[in-house]
Amino acid sequence: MTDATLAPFIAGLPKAELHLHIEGSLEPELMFELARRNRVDIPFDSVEAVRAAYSFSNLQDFLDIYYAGANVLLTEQDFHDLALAYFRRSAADSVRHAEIFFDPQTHTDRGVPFQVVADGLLSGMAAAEAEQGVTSRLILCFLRHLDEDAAFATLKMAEPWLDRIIGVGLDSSEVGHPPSKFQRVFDAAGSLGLKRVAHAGEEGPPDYVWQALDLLKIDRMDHGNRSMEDPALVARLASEGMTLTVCPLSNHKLCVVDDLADHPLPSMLAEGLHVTLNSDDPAYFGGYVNANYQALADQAGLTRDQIVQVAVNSFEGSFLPEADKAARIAEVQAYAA
Ligand SMILES: Nc1ncnc2[nH]cnc12
Ligand SMILES: [Zn+2]
Repeated sequence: MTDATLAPFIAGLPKAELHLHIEGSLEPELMFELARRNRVDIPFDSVEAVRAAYSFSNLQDFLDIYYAGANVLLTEQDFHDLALAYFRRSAADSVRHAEIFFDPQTHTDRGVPFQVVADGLLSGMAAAEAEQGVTSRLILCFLRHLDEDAAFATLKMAEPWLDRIIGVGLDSSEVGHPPSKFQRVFDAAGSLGLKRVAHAGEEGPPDYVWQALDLLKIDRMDHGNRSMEDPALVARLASEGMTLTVCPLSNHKLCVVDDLADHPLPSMLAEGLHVTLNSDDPAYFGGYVNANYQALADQAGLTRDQIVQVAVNSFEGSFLPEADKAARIAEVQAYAA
């Protein structure tokens, strides 16, 4: 039985969120508002109909709906509103810092300039810091179902903003699009001083996780679930102290795990992996970051000490300067004492 005191404890626990696609925080209510504001047709009659459509059997099922939803985002104000809405919601979950992904190609490929996307998000992030005190960083993700040239073109487009972008990531359809396809663009990003992260081992095999480490030279791993199939890989991740951004509600909704009671996070912790908990695409998967902590407390028996460890890991694995990390970890420890 779950300890009933864990819910309020999780609610107030200071934490960072390190795996959040800003386009995946587009709630149906805002989708409708933006569709009306921008006169964009959406194939739904009501907010309830949108939510009812959110039933997925795999990653691709979800991605098809997620890219369609992003069609309502057209102006700088839209991206500002999207970001601010996410930070207000996550501040209510005691998120103190977030490193958020955006998918520029989803927008530039439909004619929305990179500048509109980046400036809109950055202004929403600045407004959220002023209003909620939540700090944030932006991570530019390349869509892996597109080719290497398109990724290079996106990196080029981003050049004027690189002082406000902390790193690059790799997302979208994993199987059939191995990390090796993006080795050169990740090398270029590294030479520009950008951090590197990649989705790996969500649906793809352990070999993709090895490639993300050895070819993309990642600083942090997104998901990484299937690493658990390969003991040598687990040992490597543990010895390097690699942070994994794990997303249980996403894993359940996308059928990466059948039952949250069998989620690998407790075993990952037991193996000494530096795991964090995150919401991925909260508007589509039914919960923000605290719902992910709570789901594993309720269904996988995550203990109070494990919850504190995960929150510490979230700051430790962030791209904040070391002094800021230490200050925020001290906040977690003071809260838990
Ligand atoms: N969970 C996920 N995996 C891959 N690409 C994504 N884009 C948004 N969410 C994603
Ligand atoms: Zn993701």
